[in-house]
Amino acid sequence: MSVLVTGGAGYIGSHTVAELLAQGEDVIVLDNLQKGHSQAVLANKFYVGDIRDSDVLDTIFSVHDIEAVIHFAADSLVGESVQEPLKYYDNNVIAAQRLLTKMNQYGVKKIVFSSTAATYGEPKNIPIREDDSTEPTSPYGETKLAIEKMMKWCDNAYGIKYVSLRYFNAAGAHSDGHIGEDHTPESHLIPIVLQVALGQRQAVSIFGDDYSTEDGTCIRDYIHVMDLANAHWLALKRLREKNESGIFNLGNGTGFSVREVISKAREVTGHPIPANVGPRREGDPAVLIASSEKAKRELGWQPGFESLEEIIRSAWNWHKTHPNGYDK
Ligand SMILES: NC(=O)c1ccc[n+]([C@@H]2O[C@H](COP(=O)([O-])OP(=O)(O)OC[C@H]3O[C@@H](n4cnc5c(N)ncnc54)[C@H](O)[C@@H]3O)[C@@H](O)[C@H]2O)c1
Ligand SMILES: O=c1ccn([C@@H]2O[C@H](COP(=O)(O)OP(=O)(O)O[C@H]3O[C@H](CO)[C@@H](O)[C@H](O)[C@H]3O)[C@@H](O)[C@H]2O)c(=O)[nH]1
Repeated sequence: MSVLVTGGAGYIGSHTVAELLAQGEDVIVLDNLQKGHSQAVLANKFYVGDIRDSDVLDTIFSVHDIEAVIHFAADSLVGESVQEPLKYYDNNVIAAQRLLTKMNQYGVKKIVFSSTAATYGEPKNIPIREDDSTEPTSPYGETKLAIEKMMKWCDNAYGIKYVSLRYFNAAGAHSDGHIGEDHTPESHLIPIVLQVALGQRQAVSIFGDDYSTEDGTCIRDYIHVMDLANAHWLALKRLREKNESGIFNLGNGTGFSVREVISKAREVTGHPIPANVGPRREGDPAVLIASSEKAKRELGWQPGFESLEEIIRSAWNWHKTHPNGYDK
């Protein structure tokens, strides 16, 4: 039987495909390449198509014996979602509804879903636990939360079991050096900072320094993409062994401010990385730090890259060797 990975040409999806193949899984990728790269697809069964297209889903579910779906395909930028909420309801909520409809039609009963720390909004407690309140501050977080609720009701009605993984900030690249982060346009902090170190940008703009944090800039919990990839494999194993739904945070449990990330990147790259302070970006909570105790306890997950330095160094190795991403 096979595992269908939607968004498998994207950043986290491609690293997860690498992990699944290493674990001996038969993998099928579906990606419309709106953000992904065909060079990042390591599986040899690859459909270029859109998850909202029911004909493509019919073909995949009827040609292949799909046991489980790992669903990455989405729009995923906090700031953009505030400007274009309907795009997010379409590609996240409506697309997931179509995917779940086809899973139900073809009797596919397992899904691992890419959720996010953005479901929590401005947290009441730090570190954030899975049972803390969810009040998203952006349409992006709102649409991911809506999908979690959709999956809950689909479990109730049709017995489709889900594991929802609420990742904090993904960063880094594969240790083999063949895949990494390549978004156009890039909006994530670590790759932007490294593009400054490569001389591709003049400076990094800090989005607000008037938050109620020690240095005034936002604090995030950075997690290595290979640790995320491994968690998907463990989530799939749990679905097979326990046939039980669940929600898990994935982060390192330590927060770093935007200024701390820039300063660590200066150390790693040896470049002065100029930074300017700009206005806040709409939708950004001040502090997001995970408690991942539940994932450690129930999935047996253990991150391999726990320091910010290792994470930035891993990203730097990729960016140095692929200064233009996959089009080097
Ligand atoms: N990067 C992070 O820090 C982060 C953190 C939390 C959650 N997430 C979630 O993880 C998932 C993957 O994130 P990423 O950073 O790898 O993003 P990405 O943009 O690199 O990957 C998403 C992939 O999905 C594809 N895609 C998008 N819409 C599609 C559609 N309608 N049909 C088919 N393919 C489609 C894109 O082409 C892309 O290859 C997303 O769901 C995102 O919301 C990411
Ligand atoms: O040029 C930049 C880019 C980012 N930031 C700040 O850096 C932090 C991290 O931003 P970014 O790397 O864009 O990640 P987030 O907006 O935190 O979102 C990521 O992490 C979320 C989980 O926390 C995921 O849900 C999203 O999909 C993923 O994009 C935020 O405080 C930003 O305001 C800057 O100051 N300047």
